[in-house]
Amino acid sequence: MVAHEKQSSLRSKQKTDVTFGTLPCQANANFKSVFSFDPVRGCCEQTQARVWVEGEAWNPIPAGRASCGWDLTVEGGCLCAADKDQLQRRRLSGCPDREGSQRPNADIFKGCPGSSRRWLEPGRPSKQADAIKKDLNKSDVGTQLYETLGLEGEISLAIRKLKDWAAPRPVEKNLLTLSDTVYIQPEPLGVVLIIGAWNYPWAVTIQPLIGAIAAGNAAVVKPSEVCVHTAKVMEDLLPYYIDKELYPVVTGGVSETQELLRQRFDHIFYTGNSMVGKVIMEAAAKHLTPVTLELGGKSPCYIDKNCDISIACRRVAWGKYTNCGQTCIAPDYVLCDPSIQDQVIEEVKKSIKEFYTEKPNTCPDYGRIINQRHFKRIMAMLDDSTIAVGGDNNESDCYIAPTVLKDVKPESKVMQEEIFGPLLPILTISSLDEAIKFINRREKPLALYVFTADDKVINRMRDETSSGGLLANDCLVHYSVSSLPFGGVGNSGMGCYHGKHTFDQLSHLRSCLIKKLNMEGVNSMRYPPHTAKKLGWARFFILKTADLGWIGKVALLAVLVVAAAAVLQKYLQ
Ligand SMILES: NC(=O)c1ccc[n+]([C@@H]2O[C@H](COP(=O)([O-])OP(=O)(O)OC[C@H]3O[C@@H](n4cnc5c(N)ncnc54)[C@H](O)[C@@H]3O)[C@@H](O)[C@H]2O)c1
Ligand SMILES: CCCCCCCCCC=O
Repeated sequence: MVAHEKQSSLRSKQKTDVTFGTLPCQANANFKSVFSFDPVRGCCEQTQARVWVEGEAWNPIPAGRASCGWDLTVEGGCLCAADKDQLQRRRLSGCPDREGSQRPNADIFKGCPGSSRRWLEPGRPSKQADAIKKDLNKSDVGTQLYETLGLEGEISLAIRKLKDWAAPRPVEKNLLTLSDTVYIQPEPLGVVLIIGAWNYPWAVTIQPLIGAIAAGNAAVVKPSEVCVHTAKVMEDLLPYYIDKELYPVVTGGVSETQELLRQRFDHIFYTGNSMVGKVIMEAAAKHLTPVTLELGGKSPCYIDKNCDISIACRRVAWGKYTNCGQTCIAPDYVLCDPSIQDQVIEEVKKSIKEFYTEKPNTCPDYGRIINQRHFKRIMAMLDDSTIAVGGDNNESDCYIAPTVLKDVKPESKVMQEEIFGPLLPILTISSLDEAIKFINRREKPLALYVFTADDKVINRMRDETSSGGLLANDCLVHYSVSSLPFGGVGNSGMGCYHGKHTFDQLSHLRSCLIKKLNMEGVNSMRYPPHTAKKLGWARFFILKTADLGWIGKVALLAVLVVAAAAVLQKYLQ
């Protein structure tokens, strides 16, 4: 089936099907059931019911009764909800339906990975954690800290806030529209294509999906093929948590992605490098499809002389070597005064030892380069630089030690592209002015880091440069703040997401003005024949905004009533 047929079948499916997702049955088992809602009979037919025990395949549950210790009971394939209201709420859930203009309510998230703490727990190896260990040598706890904790937060935020986000948003009016109802009504876009990258494969693929679901869209999920094991697990598991008709997973590489891109979507949400970002935008342009491009680039890190160098370097080392430097917002390079370069090297070295021991190659918290192509790409960057710390490597294991490079020149290989690996070049500059110039001569980065005890330095960096995000005295953590829009500017991307920003990004913010058919007299100023006098009135009524507060509104109403009475009196005489 070609994608546009799939999309229209997705849309018609949206009207009736509800997936209730995973329910806890017993200590080590998950229950999942898919129900189709029959609007005529007002009842749910069970179309699939399966039990998944850790480490085993999903099995259809036997016919008969299964009690799940949840708020639902399955009896002979029929859903019996104890609470009729709840059933009604669920009737309204899971319907990203244009025609019915209903949004999913928060129940839809019950099935999302990450909504259940049971999804990944410390000490309980799961398929997701196993796969990511094979792909990037991420530890179980590391996977939760950097990938799934954020997803849990986003899901619970969406559950708490969805009603507010989806509600009409009243806006300021001008005098001409004072008696009208004027508001923004967010509405679903339709079908969103989500193309993920490999470095945080769950975070960057599922996080946009959460917002897509919240905003009432269907979505086609295309995980990165580079993360071989994780892509397979995502393809296998996602359909057991959420409706595979509404949120299908499509796997494959460049040719499959290009085939998808030939189809028409209502939005494309791409995470990956800037070169491919241009390919995505070109394909989207053919259908005038809006895009969000979450790209990367070289994120600079300025360390001021006036700061606690030891703390700064610990935070920089964490930001750089987490996931072996394969983080979109990793500090790419350090700019500092020549007088502190040696101290920076020593302090970063100390932190490397503190985090990853003397032998990072045996440390469970130190990752691996994703594949040999990237290993070779990163190693080639070392050719013309001086190694101050690290440099050990092992191609067969895709291991590159946490490495620091000193006295790096702007022309050196490591400064020509985003490193996306565990190399930290230090470039010396003589002043804050020079650092700002250095940053401004290059593409606008995804993140900009400044370490200093002086607020004036922070303010100058903020006011005299541009980047997707600015972080003072820390690295990466802005990613975890759902209320901050996460995204790039210029070459580092367009659009943004996280929390409500994802909801808005994947909604159409529809302008609504609802007028009554009375008070026609007020409109004469805009109807022909046009006169200078009418224009004068129009200027007043259109340009004056009516942010009057309650007292102002009452006073204005009184004035209008008096004016209307005066006009009436004149006509009646
Ligand atoms: N801004 C962010 O949130 C963010 C997050 C993660 C990664 N990144 C950036 O992503 C980059 C690393 O990811 P990557 O690009 O190596 O990931 P990648 O190789 O996994 O590619 C990303 C996606 O693009 C698809 N793709 C690749 N080539 C394509 C082509 N020619 N046509 C169509 N589709 C194609 C892949 O199938 C994949 O799904 C870095 O630059 C990093 O900074 C950004
Ligand atoms: C606690 C801080 C979490 C940081 C996670 C960073 C994820 C970056 C995704 C892009 O590569």
